[in-house]
Amino acid sequence: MAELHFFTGTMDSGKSTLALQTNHNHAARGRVGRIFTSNDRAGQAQLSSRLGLTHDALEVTPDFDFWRYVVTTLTQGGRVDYLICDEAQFYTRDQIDQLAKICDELQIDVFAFGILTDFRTQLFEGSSRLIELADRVNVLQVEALCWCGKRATHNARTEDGIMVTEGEVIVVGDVEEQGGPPAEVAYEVLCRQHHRRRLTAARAKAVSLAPEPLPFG
Ligand SMILES: Nc1ncnc2c1ncn2[C@@H]1O[C@H](COP(=O)(O)OP(=O)(O)O)[C@@H](O)[C@H]1O
Ligand SMILES: Cc1cn([C@H]2C[C@H](O)[C@@H](COP(=O)(O)O)O2)c(=O)[nH]c1=O
Repeated sequence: MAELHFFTGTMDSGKSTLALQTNHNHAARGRVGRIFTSNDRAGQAQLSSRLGLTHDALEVTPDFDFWRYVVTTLTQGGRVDYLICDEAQFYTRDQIDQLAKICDELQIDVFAFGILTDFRTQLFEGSSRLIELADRVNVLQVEALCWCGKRATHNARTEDGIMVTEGEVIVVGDVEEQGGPPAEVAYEVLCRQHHRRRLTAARAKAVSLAPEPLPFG
């Protein structure tokens, strides 16, 4: 029986790497797949991992119809055994419904990868529907860490180094190198407590370096 798998984790937890490894392992056994992504940092129609691997992919735009694409491919004599779907948080609810239908009606395995929540801690549309429909939800084993050493569970967005909680939901970007100059828009993974307190690594450092206040007015 084909299954709809959802692999999730914070940014920088190895999802795209696992997507490429999954594709490699299935292709190595002669299975034929298709790779999809949406708004990858490396550009349109690319699936890229921070470990340096990149693969051509089909770009998923909001009007893309997975069901139509797969049925057309099959009726034209093409073969499709599995789908790799990266950055699935950006897919629409309808597109996730199409993936479930492909799995059930055409017996094609679907491996979807994406972050759960946005910089405001709210579920992305695609991820929320995947949680509702997936046969298996897997949390990535490699844990990204907050600056305090705890497991990172949330994705923070910074603008010029300051954490923000308002703005456009989709802004393509990367986690920032520690110690480098602040980027216009960047992301940082944090534990819930530090996300709640808006305490990024830079702010924690600034606070710890601040002189102790004098004990009198
Ligand atoms: N220089 C490196 N050496 C070893 N591992 C690395 C290096 N750079 C990145 N990684 C690994 O790659 C992971 C990020 O992989 P990636 O697939 O791009 O993540 P995601 O798709 O979840 O954002 C990091 O958590 C880390 O484990
Ligand atoms: C939290 C958050 C993230 N994004 C973007 C930033 C990146 O381009 C991707 C996540 O990619 P990764 O492979 O998991 O590192 O999503 C966004 O647009 N909005 C957000 O709130």
